[in-house]
Amino acid sequence: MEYISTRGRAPALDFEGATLAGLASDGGLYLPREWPRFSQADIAAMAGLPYAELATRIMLPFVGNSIKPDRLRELCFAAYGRFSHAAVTPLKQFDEQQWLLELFHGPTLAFKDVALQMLGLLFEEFLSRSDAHLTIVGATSGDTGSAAIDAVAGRDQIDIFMLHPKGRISDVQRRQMTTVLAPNVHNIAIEGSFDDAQATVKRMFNDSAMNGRYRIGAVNSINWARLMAQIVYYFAASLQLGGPARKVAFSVPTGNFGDVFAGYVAAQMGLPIERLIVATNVNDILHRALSEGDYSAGEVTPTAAPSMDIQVSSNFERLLFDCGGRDGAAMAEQMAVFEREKAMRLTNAQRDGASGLFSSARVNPDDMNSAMRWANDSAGEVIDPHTAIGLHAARIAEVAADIPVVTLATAHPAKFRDAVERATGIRPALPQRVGDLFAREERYDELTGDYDSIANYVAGRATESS
Ligand SMILES: Cc1ncc(COP(=O)(O)O)c(C=O)c1O
Ligand SMILES: N[C@@H](CCOP(=O)(O)O)C(=O)O
Repeated sequence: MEYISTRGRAPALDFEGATLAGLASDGGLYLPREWPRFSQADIAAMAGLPYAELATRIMLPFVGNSIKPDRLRELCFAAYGRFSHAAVTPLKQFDEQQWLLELFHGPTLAFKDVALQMLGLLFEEFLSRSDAHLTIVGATSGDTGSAAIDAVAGRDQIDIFMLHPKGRISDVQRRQMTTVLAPNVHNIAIEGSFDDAQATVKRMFNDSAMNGRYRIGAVNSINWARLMAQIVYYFAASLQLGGPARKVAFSVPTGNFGDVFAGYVAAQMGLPIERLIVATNVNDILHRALSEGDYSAGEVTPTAAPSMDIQVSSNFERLLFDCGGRDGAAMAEQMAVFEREKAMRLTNAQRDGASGLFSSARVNPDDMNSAMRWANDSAGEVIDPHTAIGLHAARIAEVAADIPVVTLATAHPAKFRDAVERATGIRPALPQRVGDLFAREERYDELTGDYDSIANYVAGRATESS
């Protein structure tokens, strides 16, 4: 399998190369040259497989010759063996139509573990083939950071530098990162928003002084391998609900457009998906883009669903590239306009291409809070604010009554216990695996968002690549 950049100028790479590269050298994002396809019979034959086996089958065509099938299977069983639920991503039912796909049974209690447990093992697998050192530079609005740190803490050939927006993530999220004291883990709180942190990360990939000295790697969903691992749970949910014979709709709380793009890829691979509902909070660039063609980033507004406080959605570029005819030069030009003006219009081809599968909703705080209460009143489920945004969008979407609508439960409610308590009166307890979080020592540094100070910080601590 070959990977190409959305901006058309970076060299094509194999899976190993794309995983280690993270961002393409032309500033674009890697994605497969073509989508692998399963027949309906192939998909039907996957029903009932253990999650790790299903993951192996879905990932195999993407991995190509980079990893042998038996080794990939071992990695999948190791990654998903760390989840606290035997089903890995269990489904719960609310009513005749509404379902919940719980993606938070991994070590750090958010859907990011599904991909990052795998990515940590992939990095180790590839780095063990040489004596190279990887300097991971990541941005987090709360969940990617802890999941990535858990996945790579203590690994010899990796350093991880994780930027989070100071004061804009929950205390549980922060402590899940900053109490990991392994010497290869470096947490940095910066002034500004997640978008500022993400822009710094992307700039570092294209900074020749930095990437000449260090092999910079990505754990954010700009890294294709992240999305590959997230495709699996769309298949898992669909197969449990009668797929592929029956279509399923998914409602996805969305920020950086990684999770929902994985659903789009599942559909390209042959999974019958009725609809992907993109649910945003008041940081609604994606809702405006999908409903009006207006992709313009405003200021980020802090909300009670902080992990979705994002106005520049990296993976949207992958969708625009794929729907817009896969024209790298045109994509590079469109993104140059966006980078200059912080605004662009979708082309008609992009809008038409997206409208077949996607719809969207912007969910306000009152509706988010009512969704938390409805989940508890109707099914005794305590859900987190991000999931509540997805659930509200699922309930107002016009989907035929015989189609199940699955909301992706992206985080455990205990990660956002203040917001959950405000909405429902219930304060979710921290699960046992992170129970002593508030007794642990914290370590992190604070920097302004200034690029040079962050680059100097990384340069002062990272190991040069050989
Ligand atoms: C809890 C939670 N829900 C939803 C999202 C949005 O996912 P994505 O950025 O893949 O759209 C995030 C962050 O990415 C998150 O941490
Ligand atoms: N919500 C994320 C931010 C988006 O990051 P990505 O790694 O999915 O690109 C977070 O919680 O950090």
